[in-house]
Amino acid sequence: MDDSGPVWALGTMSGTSLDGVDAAAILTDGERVLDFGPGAYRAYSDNERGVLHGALGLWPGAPGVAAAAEVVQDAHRDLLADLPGALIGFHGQTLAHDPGGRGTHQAGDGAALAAALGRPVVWDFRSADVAAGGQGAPLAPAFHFALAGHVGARGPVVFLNLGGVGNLTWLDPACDGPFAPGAMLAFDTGPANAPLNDMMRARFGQAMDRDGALAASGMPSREVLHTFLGLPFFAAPPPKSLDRDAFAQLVAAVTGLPDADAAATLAEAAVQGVVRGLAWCPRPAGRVLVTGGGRRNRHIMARLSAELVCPVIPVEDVGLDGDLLEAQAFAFLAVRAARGLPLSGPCTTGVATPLTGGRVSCPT
Ligand SMILES: Nc1ncnc2c1ncn2[C@@H]1O[C@H](COP(=O)(O)OP(=O)(O)OP(=O)(O)O)[C@@H](O)[C@H]1O
Ligand SMILES: CC(=O)N[C@H]1[C@@H]2OC[C@@H](O2)[C@@H](O)[C@@H]1O[C@H](C)C(=O)O
Repeated sequence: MDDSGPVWALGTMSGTSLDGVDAAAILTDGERVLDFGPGAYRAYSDNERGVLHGALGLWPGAPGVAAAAEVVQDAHRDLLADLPGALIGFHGQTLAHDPGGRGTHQAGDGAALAAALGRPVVWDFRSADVAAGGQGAPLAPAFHFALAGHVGARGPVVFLNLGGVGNLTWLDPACDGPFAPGAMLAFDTGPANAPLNDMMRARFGQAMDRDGALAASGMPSREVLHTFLGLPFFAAPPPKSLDRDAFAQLVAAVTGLPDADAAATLAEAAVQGVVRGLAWCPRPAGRVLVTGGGRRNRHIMARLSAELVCPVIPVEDVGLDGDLLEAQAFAFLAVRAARGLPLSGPCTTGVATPLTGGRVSCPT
């Protein structure tokens, strides 16, 4: 695609919460967001989620990975078949992430998806960055920068994604592009919903602490939090990124606590990760715009508001869609990749210079 005009692109995200696949279309030239199109969601069945859960932490070639990839591809094929978009940005499902060691692994074959859908697919977004010495995540920041322009943000603003893992992007919309010096700082903040979900599933067979009701009725364990926040991850400056299960010891540490206190402790761990993360940002932000499913956790939102001096609001308050934002990001990144524009840079993944990425597979 060598045309530089706007194109309708379709992006997908199968996130670390393992709940399902989001898809969304946007009209973009890879620099600006011109319009938003339809979105859709396809939940994983319990059986499918079990296959994915069983493959977490595995690398290509290991038993179980092919079955997980098939679950991911089939779900995407079903979901995308009737959605518009000339180009598809297919993130896949992260099974393992170890940028300083074995690399990063997103299950799902984009070439097979391109053949099944008869449309070009951009995929494997993270590998080039990791191969060049970057963290391979987060990648949504370039999209956050474009969104800040789209919603007319004035002055520094933070996008905070509370998915399975948390990540934030501090950005200054006055800068000349996302990778201009001083324009952004982005990194993973710590666990967000994943430990809470895992605890709720193990103790109650429930997918989540809905609205944060259980956490709101408990008292966080100071001892567990003190140990947790003493981990080197929090003292390390950005760039930094996380595997979904990087904090398995946190879930283990709350096993002896009563239910409500365990939930309160895990919720507070997510909140304090964000609070510590914001301390790395170059200047105070005017607002924290929260996206991802965690924005629906009223307890976490209330605790963030109590801890931070600036307003903490869901992205809906500025006219965006917090359920579709990550899928939209990979539509945007697909167009950037197809046009050779950078996806990552020193201020996001820590790669030495701004770098493009992704593989483009065309239907044969
Ligand atoms: N009403 C709610 N109350 C509390 N938590 C909620 C609610 N709705 C969603 N969540 C949380 O949000 C999670 C889903 O968030 P999201 O879809 O942003 O995650 P993801 O995209 O899988 O993660 P990541 O951004 O890490 O890849 C759910 O698993 C749940 O923990
Ligand atoms: C390796 C990987 O898949 N990381 C995800 C995960 O989910 C949230 C956080 O950890 C973020 O770093 C990233 O996703 C978002 C979409 C990103 O790349 O910006």
